[in-house]
Amino acid sequence: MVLRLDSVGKRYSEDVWGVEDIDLELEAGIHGLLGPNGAGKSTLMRILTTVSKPTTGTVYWNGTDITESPTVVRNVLGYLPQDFGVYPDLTAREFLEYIAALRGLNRETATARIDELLALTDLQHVQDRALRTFSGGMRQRVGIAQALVNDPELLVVDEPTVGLDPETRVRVRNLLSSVAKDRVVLLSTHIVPDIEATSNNVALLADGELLTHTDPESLVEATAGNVYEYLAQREHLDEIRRQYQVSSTVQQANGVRVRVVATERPAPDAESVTPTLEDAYLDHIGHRGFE
Ligand SMILES: Nc1ncnc2c1ncn2[C@@H]1O[C@H](COP(=O)(O)OP(=O)(O)OP(=O)(O)O)[C@@H](O)[C@H]1O
Repeated sequence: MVLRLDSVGKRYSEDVWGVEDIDLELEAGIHGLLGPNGAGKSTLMRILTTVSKPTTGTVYWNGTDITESPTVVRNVLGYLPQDFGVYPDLTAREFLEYIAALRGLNRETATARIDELLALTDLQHVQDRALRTFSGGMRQRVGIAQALVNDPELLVVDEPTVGLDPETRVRVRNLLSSVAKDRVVLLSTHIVPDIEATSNNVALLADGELLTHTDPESLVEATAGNVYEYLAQREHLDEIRRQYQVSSTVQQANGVRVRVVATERPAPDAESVTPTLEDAYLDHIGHRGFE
């Protein structure tokens, strides 16, 4: 199974392109789609889920053009949108039954599949409770369950951990990792640790352009030697932010310990440190945001 984008672009108006000239090939596994606000992630996801058509280029699912034959991808697609709305008065099971009916599953298959998904998402004990009583994390697990009802080969998940507490975030990430086998999963996010924890590959988008599509290790390697930590005075922080990509700051009694991405040693006592994916992301994208 392979999703291939060939010179895909989306033009919204005369000089506004949501994405431009994207070439990308996604095989089974989790692909993190990472980029700052306005990078083009939603635009790309709308095209891949056949909600919108590209202005230029073609998207192929296993070699078939999805603009010409959208059902080819719709039949194998699971989608968890960012603003995933539930029917508050339905119970979790009723909601999944409703989605299964929309997806054309017969009753017997639907019941078995829903039992399986309620177990997978650890929602069995609350399956008969109205969704309006669910916490954000529980609702997000219902969202993942509904996206998996048709056992999709292509799963598109938009910002699945936004607004969740750290423990629930880990749970949702683990759940995504556990369902990624034998599917193409596209995980859109601007939360770098989500990608770190789950993704085999990362596609970096900025200003509608694809900067790179590679494995996280290679991305981190490319930033090696460009990350430093040192103790700075609080009053110098604004200046440091203007000059470098600041990846973190830790307040200390005698100043602020800053971590920066820089091509040269930013201060005589700055210590070169091993980059993380967050540093690599800033290195690739950060300065573009300040242009
Ligand atoms: N319907 C639209 N009409 C006009 N311009 C649009 C439309 N949708 C998106 N854009 C523009 O296209 C660009 C990409 O937007 P998009 O929503 O795809 O980015 P994003 O990466 O999903 O951002 P975010 O993380 O904020 O959701 C932005 O410049 C945005 O203003």
